[in-house]
Amino acid sequence: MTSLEHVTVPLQQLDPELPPPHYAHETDAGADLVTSEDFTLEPGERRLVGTGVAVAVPAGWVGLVHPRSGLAVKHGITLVNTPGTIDAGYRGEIKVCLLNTDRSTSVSFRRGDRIAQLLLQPVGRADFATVASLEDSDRGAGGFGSTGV
Ligand SMILES: O=c1ccn([C@H]2C[C@H](O)[C@@H](COP(=O)(O)OP(=O)(O)OP(=O)(O)O)O2)c(=O)[nH]1
Ligand SMILES: [Mg+2]
Repeated sequence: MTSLEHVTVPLQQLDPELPPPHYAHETDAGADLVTSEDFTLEPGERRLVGTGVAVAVPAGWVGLVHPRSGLAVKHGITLVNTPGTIDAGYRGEIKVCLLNTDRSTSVSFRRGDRIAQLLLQPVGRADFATVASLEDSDRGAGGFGSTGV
């Protein structure tokens, strides 16, 4: 079995009574993030929610905040900006912009409930090189369903 790439991520618990990000299973990609507050989202409502943690993502990596599929399927909860980007230089609290997409039912959360998940991924940095025209390719400018539905 291939082993997972590990990276040390310094973590500050801004709200020490809350559990730190936690991987539910050994090989999960995402570590669950919790809400630091109780709140209710009315149908169509969005809210920026604190998670009680701050991290120092190492240079060359990015933190990505993804929705949880269970909340999506059962309650219509997603993130407005999915996935959220946690830059390597960011030292503030990780916050999650939740959205209730359900048209008729409100959803309540209690402090400590899992609301999203944090993934760590390596990233490259583009050195943009301006050119007059781009090299031809098989796809060319085709996109947005050009290969059929
Ligand atoms: O879901 C998110 C998205 C972002 N952030 C924090 C970390 C990130 O490094 C910073 C800026 O995010 P982004 O670049 O996506 O937002 P922006 O609107 O471009 O703000 P800025 O002008 O500060 O870059 O906000 C979060 O805590 N949660
Ligand atoms: Mg930005």
